[in-house]
Amino acid sequence: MKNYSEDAERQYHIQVSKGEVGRYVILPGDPKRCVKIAQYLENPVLIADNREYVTYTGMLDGEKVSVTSTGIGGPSAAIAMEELYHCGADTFVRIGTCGGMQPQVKSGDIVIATGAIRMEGTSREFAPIEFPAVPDLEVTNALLQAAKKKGLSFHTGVVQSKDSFYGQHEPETKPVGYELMQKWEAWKRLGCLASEMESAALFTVASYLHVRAGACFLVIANQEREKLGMENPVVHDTDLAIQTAVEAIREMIQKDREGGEKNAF
Ligand SMILES: O=P(O)(O)O[C@H]1O[C@H](CO)[C@@H](O)[C@H]1O
Ligand SMILES: O=c1cc[nH]c(=O)[nH]1
Repeated sequence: MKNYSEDAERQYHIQVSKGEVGRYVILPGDPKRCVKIAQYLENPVLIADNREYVTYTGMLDGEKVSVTSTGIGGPSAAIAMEELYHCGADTFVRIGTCGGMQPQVKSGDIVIATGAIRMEGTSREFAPIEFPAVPDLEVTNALLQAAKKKGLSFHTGVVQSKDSFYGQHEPETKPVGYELMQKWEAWKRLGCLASEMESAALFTVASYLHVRAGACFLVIANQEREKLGMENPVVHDTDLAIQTAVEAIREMIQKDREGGEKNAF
């Protein structure tokens, strides 16, 4: 493919060159979260800061590990993953924020995705809708082990990825609110844990690229608890979710060194 970057060595959007990132990359949505994550790496170096894409690379247990923000939504997340892949990355952990959907999913809890509902547009440009958006088992197991090791209050299950944040929070104000509300009820009845915006695209692009991806989230709040008159504070501190992602990368570094099979289902 033609490279549209002014500097032919650098990927057009993320402005990173091959070799400047490790095989392991942590993917927050918010660019400002990158520096917080980079603090968990040894000798983190700012590699690039372009559009919504901020990239740091440092070391973790003797391995090169990077952090790149994806911005909000599937399109920018898919671009980040494709360009990072071209720079040598093959293992991705999204650390995001989400809104809880089940009453037991409380503010401050951690959610680990075992699948993502493809209620967004990006994944459809990579795979027919019948194809599931599922994370890699090794990455997901590593996230699970990390959350257990840290003694966190966490949940594993399906999350919903959508394109309209306010379609989630104020569906009744939208011309297609009838559809948004009906589907939301269906997702709830199917046990969907939480709503966010990038995982379905990331899991589908990872399948296309044959790379490993997983995701964990901080639950910011839960509109369903609010509706039920239950306690529902707003929590913004992503540190425990970040620590879960970093610990999961540590687990994978160790497993990969021991010769664990890539994508061993
Ligand atoms: O906190 P991040 O990682 O951005 O994730 C969530 O927050 C944003 C919406 O506020 C969306 O990107 C959603 O997926
Ligand atoms: O409710 C929420 C919180 C974070 N991100 C979302 O997409 N929805």
